[in-house]
Amino acid sequence: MEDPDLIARIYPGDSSNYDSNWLSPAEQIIRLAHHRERCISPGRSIPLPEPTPLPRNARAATEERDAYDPPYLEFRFSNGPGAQGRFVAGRDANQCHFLIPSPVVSSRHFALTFKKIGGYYCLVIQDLNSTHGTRIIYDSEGGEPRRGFDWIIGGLGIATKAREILIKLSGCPHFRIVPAQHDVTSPDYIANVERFLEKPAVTDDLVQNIHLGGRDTELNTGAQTPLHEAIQIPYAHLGMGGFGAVTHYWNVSTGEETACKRPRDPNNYDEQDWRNEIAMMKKFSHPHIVSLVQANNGPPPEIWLEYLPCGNLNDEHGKSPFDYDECCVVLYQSADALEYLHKAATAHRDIKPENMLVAARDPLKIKLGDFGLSKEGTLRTQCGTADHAAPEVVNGGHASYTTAADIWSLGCVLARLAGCFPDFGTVFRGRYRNSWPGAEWYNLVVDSVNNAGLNGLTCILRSMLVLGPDERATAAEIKEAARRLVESPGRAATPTQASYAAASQASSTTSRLDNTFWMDPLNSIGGGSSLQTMLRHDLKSDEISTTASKASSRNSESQGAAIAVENAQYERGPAVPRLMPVPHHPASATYGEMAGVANYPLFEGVDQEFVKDSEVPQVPLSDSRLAAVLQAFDEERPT
Ligand SMILES: Nc1ncnc2c1ncn2[C@@H]1O[C@H](COP(=O)(O)OP(=O)(O)OP(=O)(O)O)[C@@H](O)[C@H]1O
Repeated sequence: MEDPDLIARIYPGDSSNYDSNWLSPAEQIIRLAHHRERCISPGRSIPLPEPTPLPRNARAATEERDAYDPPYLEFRFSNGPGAQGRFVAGRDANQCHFLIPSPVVSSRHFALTFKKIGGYYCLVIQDLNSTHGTRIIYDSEGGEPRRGFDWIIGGLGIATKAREILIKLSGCPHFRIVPAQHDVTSPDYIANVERFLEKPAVTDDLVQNIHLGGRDTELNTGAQTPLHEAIQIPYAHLGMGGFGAVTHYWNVSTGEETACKRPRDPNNYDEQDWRNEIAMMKKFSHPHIVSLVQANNGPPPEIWLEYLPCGNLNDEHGKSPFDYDECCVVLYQSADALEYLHKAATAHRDIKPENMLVAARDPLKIKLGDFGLSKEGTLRTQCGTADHAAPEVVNGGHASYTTAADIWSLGCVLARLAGCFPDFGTVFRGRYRNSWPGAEWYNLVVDSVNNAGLNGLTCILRSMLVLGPDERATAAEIKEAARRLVESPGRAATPTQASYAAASQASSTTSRLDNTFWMDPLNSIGGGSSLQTMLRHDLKSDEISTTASKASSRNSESQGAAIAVENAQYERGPAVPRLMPVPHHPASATYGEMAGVANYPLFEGVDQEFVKDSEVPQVPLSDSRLAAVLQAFDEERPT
């Protein structure tokens, strides 16, 4: 149980080599009479007075080692250090609470105190500019000795999770420190720390003898100068992409957490790619783009990034699927980032869930990461990830493409989260493993989103997953549309009759066959202008319910109307949080003939196997539930 008065205990770090019959050097230090007030000795009755070190080989005489609880020193708020606000360790009995009588230890070597970091009081060890420096080892990770350096050992990050924290002073036995666990937000803890740091102690005898002052500044000539750079402790492996391996690090002095990306194979990487990624990241500063902390070109290169604790979008969605409202937020924030990039004439070129990182789930905050393929200016290279790459990218080599490629990819991401994205692996069973997908894939994607239930989100997705890049909505338009969904209380609304009609008028032929238009007019929402037209009309949930109930009363006998009501309610409510995947039914027509897209250069010279109709997966034009909803709207649609 938490002891609110306890700050830390210091144990001999070498006691495992000793037993109850012999005193280790560290134990001898802990048992010094100087520590009488702080020493607890579970195994023995009282601390011994100034023991004489025993030769190590004396252990050979011991037959069996006893289970042994070593003695320890206890540092408590109630037994505080007095006016100086820190417990001091060193060689000088007059100046130190923790006496280490060794010639290689400075008179005042290190201190145990609290420091406010990230708004919380954390327990720290400070080297007091000792001659030979101090080392703190967290579960065997630590680095070289440092002088004038701080290590967080309690309250934050790894310090609260490390199984073992050792204090190592060169040429001297080492000690294990066990900080007490406290709730750093608790008022009692804060009050205790503030008293510790400020209030002069009246009970501590040592105070009279302690010389107040800063850290020692002299460095003996000839002493090896210890290093001063930051110490980053590797904490966890975060991910492995096609190019890099990413590790989570913790800065022992600042508590800052970072993610460091290095080549998967430090002996085999494309130097230019890494330079490009670093140069790109240096240019960006946006709330929805992962920030660069520091980078070096190597070899091998390293990219230090802000750490995003929830990992990538895919992992987070796997743990707990994003609901409708969260999908709208993801869309809004990523469109915001893309608008920023595209204004700078830069394309990301690898938008996919694995490259979108989650800073927090509640409230949801995401950031775009992995700029390894991003580029400013003319874009020609076929690159990205097969199932998220835009058709014009796959058709690379024929013409340059634009930043609109990112819009397609983002549409894929959102369609995937919303459950209306075909499963590339399942559909093609490895057929495109070593090549880019063909038109059948793009048709499938467009069909899936067109056949998904109508709501504000799928309307926006239909303006993104458009084959012709010039017809796609822009990032700014998507952001604005998504903002309305995020800010509107009825985010899950379907379009109103007015917006439905507007969308019909603004139809373009870029997406699909004309003869599907009246079956599913929103299918034909082509580009940004039609999205804008649609967005001029509010997407309000109360209008859906009105429409749905009208439909219900007009067609009260019909099963279709009942489905319409159910569907509209489904679309509306937070009560059913997820979008439904598109139901496939066998009697549906296919889009295999690709009419309406035939003029698009994608289909010149690309892997032609897709054109065999027999192989084209059967995709429904529109499921019956959607048709019923549309029928309800249909009565008032202008002809
Ligand atoms: N800043 C970060 N914070 C937390 N996790 C991260 C961070 N950066 C990367 N990751 C994790 O590491 C994984 C791989 O990172 P990244 O995509 O940058 O590597 P890559 O080798 O360029 O991948 P790709 O195969 O997409 O090119 C990410 O999917 C994510 O899970």
